[in-house]
Amino acid sequence: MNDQLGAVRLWLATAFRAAPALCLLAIGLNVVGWVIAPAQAYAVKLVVDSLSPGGDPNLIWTALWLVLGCYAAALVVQTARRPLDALLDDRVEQRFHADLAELVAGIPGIEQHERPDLADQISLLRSESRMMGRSIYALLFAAGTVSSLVTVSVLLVSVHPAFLGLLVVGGVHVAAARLSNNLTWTSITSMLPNARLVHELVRICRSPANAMELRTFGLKDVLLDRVQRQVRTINAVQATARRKAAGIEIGGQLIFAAAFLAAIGWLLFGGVQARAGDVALLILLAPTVAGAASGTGELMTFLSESLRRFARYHEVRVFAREHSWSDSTTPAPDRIASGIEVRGVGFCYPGTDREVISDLDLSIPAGTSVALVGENGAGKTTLVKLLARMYDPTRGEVIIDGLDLTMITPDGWRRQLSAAFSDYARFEFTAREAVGIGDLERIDDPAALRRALAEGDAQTVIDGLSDGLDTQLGKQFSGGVDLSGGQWQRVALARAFMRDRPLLLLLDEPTAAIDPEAEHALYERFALRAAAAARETGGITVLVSHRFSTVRMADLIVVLDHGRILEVGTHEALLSSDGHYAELFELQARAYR
Ligand SMILES: Nc1ncnc2c1ncn2[C@@H]1O[C@H](COP(=O)(O)OP(=O)(O)OP(=O)(O)O)[C@@H](O)[C@H]1O
Repeated sequence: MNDQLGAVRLWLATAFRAAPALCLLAIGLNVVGWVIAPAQAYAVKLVVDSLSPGGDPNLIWTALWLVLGCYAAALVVQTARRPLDALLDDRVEQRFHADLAELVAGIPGIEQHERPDLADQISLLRSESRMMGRSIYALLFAAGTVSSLVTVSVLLVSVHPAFLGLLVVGGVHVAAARLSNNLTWTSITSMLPNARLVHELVRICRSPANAMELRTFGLKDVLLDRVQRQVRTINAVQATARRKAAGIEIGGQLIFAAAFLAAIGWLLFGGVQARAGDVALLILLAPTVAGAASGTGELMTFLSESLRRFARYHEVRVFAREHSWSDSTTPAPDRIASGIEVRGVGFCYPGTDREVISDLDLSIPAGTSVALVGENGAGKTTLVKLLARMYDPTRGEVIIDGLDLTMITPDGWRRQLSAAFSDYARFEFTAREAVGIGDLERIDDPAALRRALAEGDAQTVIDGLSDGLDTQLGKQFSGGVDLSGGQWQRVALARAFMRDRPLLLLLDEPTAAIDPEAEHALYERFALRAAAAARETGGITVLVSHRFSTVRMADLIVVLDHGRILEVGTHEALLSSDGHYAELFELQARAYR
């Protein structure tokens, strides 16, 4: 119930925040629009009554003016409504788009990207954003339907109170419409995972990054066949639901039509004392009563659809609120005095119950560089993500100078980090921006850019571009230049070096696409920088690499295996202990000999 109320509040707030004056104007015009038709019918009744034997001839002019007035009002309403509705539609849709983007991007962690249920909700909301805009009509429709129902009821009672029963029979129509709507929605939501799969398969087929492998392995037909099978399943389920829904709705309409015909028959041939104007009024009211009844049915459908959409939106907002880490209010430190402690940390990825990190205890003294080593899937990247607080540990804690990381404001902590990852982002901006966003405050600082480019070994990449730093990167833009994998990686590295003295520098295999000599030179430069940072701020560097020539440069080496620590020590100590590290090192050294 609270959720439903929350959804209604959200709905009203979104519409009114988007365009308050337009909302009120549109509601007013709708109400007038709905009152005009029955008023016109009533005016015609007055005309007929005044012309009938015993009628009041003085009434004819008033009645005719009323007919004309209603006609003119209908014309004004009709002309003004279309552009107004379109404008309002756009405003609410745009507002919703902006709100949703802000909401999803504003969640400090990345759990929302891991949860299929939430991903379904968000992608459905995005695809329905036009309908979210349209939801404002449900409100307008509600105002119009209520005013129409009141007017029609008064007029029906003026002929005979029994005719109010026609509106009650309209209830059957409403119930049928609701039932059919529920059927349709259930079928749509049951097919959401299939729809997401289709979306993903189409994305795989379209993505330029996959183009070569798709062709090499001849995957096109297999993928398209999967898409078609999913589409067939979705269509079959939805067609069945829509057939049933249509049957139910037609049944409701037939019952209503039969009741109305019976009412006219009763008025004409039954024992009711009716004037000619009453007969004319009832006949003229037929479409309005039918419209009001079906309007109520449509309104219920419209309302429940809109409510469902906003309930979904509300759910995403509740998730965002619950994952806003708003309790983390302690400012981030501006230096590390003692170090980082990982205490009894266990971690399962969202939506899974397998611990990929277990009982991890690790002390990283201030000012040190740490290399994480281990086979694929050992948990190195996961530990890096926990240190950057992309997730909170499922068990245990990460302590920064005695302070639990979950207490520190996420934005503050992120400002003290810098990072380069193996699955680095290819920001298709200008080269200057693609590097400079590594430190937004100094994005236009030429000295900072020059230094970052030198340290990330990316100056040669920029020198090869026709417009240097002003070159647009990426094929998506006309005149945009695409880079090789290694060049993109150097840009990502330069970006990571934009921040001058990060307290924590995370380098998760950021040099996989770079040749070993260049990598070695890069790490030597970077070791000098790390040493300076260590002296000034106690900054820590965590690097993940499979190349032992790089790993051996670190002060501390941590060997991970299945999410647990196998060995910790310096390169020399680990070699002399002749354990797993020594074995791996020897294997790689032999391969290079
Ligand atoms: N987003 C995720 N959702 C669920 N499980 C995940 C996710 N990312 C990684 N895992 C699982 O967590 C485990 C550790 O993965 P992680 O990426 O930390 O390993 P890694 O040591 O960095 O491996 P690699 O050397 O291949 O990069 C793996 O078993 C992996 O399947």
